[in-house]
Amino acid sequence: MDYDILIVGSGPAGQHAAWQAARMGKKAAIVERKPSIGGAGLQTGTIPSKALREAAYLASRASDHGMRIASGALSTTRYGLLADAVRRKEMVIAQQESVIVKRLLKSGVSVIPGEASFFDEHTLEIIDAKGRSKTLSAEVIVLATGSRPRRPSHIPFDKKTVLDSTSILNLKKLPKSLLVVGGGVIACEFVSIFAALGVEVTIVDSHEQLLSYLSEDVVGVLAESFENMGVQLHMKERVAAISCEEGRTLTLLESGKKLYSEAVLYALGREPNSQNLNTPKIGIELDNGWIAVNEDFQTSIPHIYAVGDLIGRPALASTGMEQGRACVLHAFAGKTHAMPEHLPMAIYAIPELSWVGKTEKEAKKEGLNYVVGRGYFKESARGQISGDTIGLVKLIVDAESHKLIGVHIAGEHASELIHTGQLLMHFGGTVHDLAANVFNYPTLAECYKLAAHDCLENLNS
Ligand SMILES: Cc1cc2nc3c(=O)[nH]c(=O)nc-3n(C[C@H](O)[C@H](O)[C@H](O)COP(=O)(O)OP(=O)(O)OC[C@H]3O[C@@H](n4cnc5c(N)ncnc54)[C@H](O)[C@@H]3O)c2cc1C
Ligand SMILES: NC(=O)c1ccc[n+]([C@@H]2O[C@H](COP(=O)([O-])OP(=O)(O)OC[C@H]3O[C@@H](n4cnc5c(N)ncnc54)[C@H](O)[C@@H]3O)[C@@H](O)[C@H]2O)c1
Repeated sequence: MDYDILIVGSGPAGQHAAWQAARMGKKAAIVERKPSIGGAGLQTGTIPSKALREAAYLASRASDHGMRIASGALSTTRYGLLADAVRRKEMVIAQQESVIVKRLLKSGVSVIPGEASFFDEHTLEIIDAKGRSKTLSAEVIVLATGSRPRRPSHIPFDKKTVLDSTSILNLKKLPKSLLVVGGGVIACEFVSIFAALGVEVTIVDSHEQLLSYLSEDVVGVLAESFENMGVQLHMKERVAAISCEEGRTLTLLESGKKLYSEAVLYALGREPNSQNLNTPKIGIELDNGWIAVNEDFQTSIPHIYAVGDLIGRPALASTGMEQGRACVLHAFAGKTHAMPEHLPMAIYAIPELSWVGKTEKEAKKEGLNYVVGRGYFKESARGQISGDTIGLVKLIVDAESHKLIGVHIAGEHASELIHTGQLLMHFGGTVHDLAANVFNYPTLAECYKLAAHDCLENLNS
């Protein structure tokens, strides 16, 4: 065999599989078809969207505070704003790519350019950009080829006016108006970015409300923020057709409504990158195109593993990384490594939304006896200082054991703040632990204490 382990795809899941293998002293290589490493995690998804979001957020905060933006921080013109945001995004990608490459090289992982497909159960055929082919074999193969935006054939994507979540990252000019098809995570993050940059944004979604699986309080804060930014909503509507005419787009809804905008973002789900792997040749089982795996991430062929977006939900960089690590531990040490029970989730909208554990709706449905407590950013000194006064921390606590069963946060730094609740839940902590904790002052984390006291009052009432 040429390698102990071959990993297909250099996104978050593939990288972490490779590092774990290197840490275990295995001869490992990653095969990547794109000229740059990092996958959707670094090049077209997580990091670029978060870098744009940060720039858009800073711009929106500066105007909220009624202050001029510090010279050199961000431009004040519409076109300057996008250029600055894109420049920052490119800088962040380049820096992070160099960190990843260095880490891989230091740990002795080879990166092999080319597109991989199965030759046999232990061998991959790799075709590089010049069409040259070679085969490489390994004891263990990990598939981490990720996903791509769903692009139905009747939508006239052109990378300029009708966009997906990849092409929108390369816009050179800020459109005056943007219509976003879909109300999922990707949609809500881009709505926030473009609305904060001063674009007139309209959402068309078939559901009754946005992100209905989130806690009502958290969605309420997002709705308020969207309203403040002038976002228009067309809920319970479906798109019949999109066309381009006279320099603008026309989105025709099934209800007959016609909506015009300078650009359209189509954000209705993603599809697995499984079609080029030649899986039928060796008979790996698929589930609607996604690779089917067991709890140890083994495919129907036990020494071939699949991780990350390729296996479907939750389809996050965060979970893909841990799946990559876990599958290698299983392959070389026989360890079954259960994923943490309480996975944190975050939506980097403006404001950020983050949660762990159950919502009230879920607790109710399960017939649990629970109480709720809320700590509002506007009641914390740090919330006032930062001007972020619409945020909140909401705790859901088991009324008998007083253990935390859910934490829901809306507001700046929600994605960071959530880990306090997540760890407490992991270690079986109670609301009393939060009430008795000393938090730095002034901080937003203090809202945990406010929420804990609110819970205790509700427990005693
Ligand atoms: C706009 C957007 C924002 C997101 N934001 C977040 C976020 O904030 N937090 C979060 O946790 N997640 C986020 N995600 C999800 C996250 O990006 C993905 O879950 C993650 O990138 C998946 O990692 P992966 O390693 O499975 O695949 P990918 O990152 O997609 O990488 C797969 C790699 O495999 C390569 N490849 C594919 N086929 C082959 C082949 N046959 N041969 C060789 N190479 C191949 C591809 O070129 C690619 O480089 C976001 C996604 C999008 C689109
Ligand atoms: N902050 C984050 O963690 C973050 C940010 C962006 C994306 N992501 C991840 O990327 C993945 C993709 O994001 P997303 O926004 O596309 O997912 P999503 O599930 O949030 O939203 C997809 C929307 O498209 C609709 N949809 C999906 N397939 C459809 C179909 N065939 N026809 C019609 N409607 C369809 C769904 O009903 C849903 O409303 C998700 O797994 C998400 O978790 C994560």
